Amino acid sequence: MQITPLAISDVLLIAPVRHGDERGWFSETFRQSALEEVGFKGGAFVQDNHVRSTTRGVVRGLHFQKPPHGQAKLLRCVRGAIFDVAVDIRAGSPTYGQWVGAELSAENALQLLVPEGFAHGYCTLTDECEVLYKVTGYYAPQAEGTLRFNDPAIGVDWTIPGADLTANARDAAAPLLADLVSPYVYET
Ligand SMILES: Cc1cn([C@H]2C[C@H](O)[C@@H](COP(=O)(O)OP(=O)(O)O[C@H]3O[C@@H](C)C(=O)[C@@H](O)[C@H]3O)O2)c(=O)[nH]c1=O
Repeated sequence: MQITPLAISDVLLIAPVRHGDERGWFSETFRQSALEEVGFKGGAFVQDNHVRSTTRGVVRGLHFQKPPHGQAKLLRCVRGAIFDVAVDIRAGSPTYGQWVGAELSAENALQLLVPEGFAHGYCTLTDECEVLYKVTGYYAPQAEGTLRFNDPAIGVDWTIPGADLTANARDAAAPLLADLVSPYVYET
């Protein structure tokens, strides 16, 4: 698999190899040693999630879990396409409040590795999207934090018009970056 750092270099874009033959293809979608080789120290993945969103323009995020329940997330889209985003919320980080994103689709098979210390979210670019992801911490609803997906101070370009985006009530009313007291500190 090819692993490429994004503009915020702790966020990794992963391109697994698809070995095609007359039957179809075979692909390793997760390989712990490949992540360790590029310096990933986020720990072991302990939970897998499978999410369906029915329509284009659904936004989920921006979400994170506070320590000690932080999660790194390894995401891929196995039906349709999403635009997947990570926002740096590590206090003291030179890229605090900045975001990176990538289109993940069933067709391109790309994956995004979002480390702890980032808020994460995605919007669906097609109807009938299914997303699979692994996380390094168990779900802990009492530790959930949210940030407003359309906060101008963050300025995520979701790649489709804002008028086409819909979020649930929790996400639509999430706090702004200016009101965030981040539980994460940047470590060099
Ligand atoms: C996240 C999660 C939710 N749930 C339950 C709670 C609720 O009844 C239902 C839907 O939960 P949510 O509304 O939080 O689902 P969703 O908005 O899809 O939440 C997810 O969004 C993306 C962007 C992330 O980064 C994830 O970490 C997670 O926060 O599923 C679990 O049982 N386990 C989990 O790990």
